[in-house]
Amino acid sequence: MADPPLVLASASPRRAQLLARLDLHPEVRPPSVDETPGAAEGPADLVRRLAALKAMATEATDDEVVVAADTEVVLDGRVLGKPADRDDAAAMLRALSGRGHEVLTGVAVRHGPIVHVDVVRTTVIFRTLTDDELTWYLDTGEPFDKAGGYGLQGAGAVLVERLEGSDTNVIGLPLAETVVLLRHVGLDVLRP
Ligand SMILES: Cc1cn([C@H]2C[C@H](O)[C@@H](COP(=O)(O)OP(=O)(O)OP(=O)(O)O)O2)c(=O)[nH]c1=O
Repeated sequence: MADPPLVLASASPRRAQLLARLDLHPEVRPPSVDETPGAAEGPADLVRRLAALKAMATEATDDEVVVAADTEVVLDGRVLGKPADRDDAAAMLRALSGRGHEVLTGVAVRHGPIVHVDVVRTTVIFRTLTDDELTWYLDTGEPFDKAGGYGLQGAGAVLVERLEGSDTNVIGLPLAETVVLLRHVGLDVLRP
């Protein structure tokens, strides 16, 4: 039997690129959802809810399988959003410098009314950044459209001393865990 067609419910090119590593080329169908956190909502609940919401908000036929995700950067329990401007990005990167923070991604896989969700957590430890390094990184322009103000997939890799956990999780889609969720809906993408 042919595999069900895959739909990626995300506008993020990074997520499509990660799936392409497994030779998966889903149709991209970005949903429009309100990503405002609830008043008392913790980061893990937030990414779980938003991933499921994105998967549910994306129209799909009964034979399609939808993948959606939400990634947040968390420092001392607080979610860092996308920096508003250069000063904000500099403040975020200073706060991240020389210590660890967490990146949480919620992943949702939907087949018809059935939704399976997982939350994956990676610890990222930054090097201590000098003022020159900080200015250099701000000048790359990379921080501005990114939660936490950096991108591990780009020049931001140079800011990181080490990672504990999944690197694909930090970039926006934990591949190993996504493969497991796809198996839950009967799609084994690692089959020879
Ligand atoms: C830490 C880190 C964050 N990011 C950022 C970019 C985004 O701001 C954030 C993920 O935001 P999301 O809201 O999860 O995704 P998105 O807005 O890019 O797309 P969609 O909602 O349609 O799925 O992660 C990286 O790209 N690389 C990294 O290493």
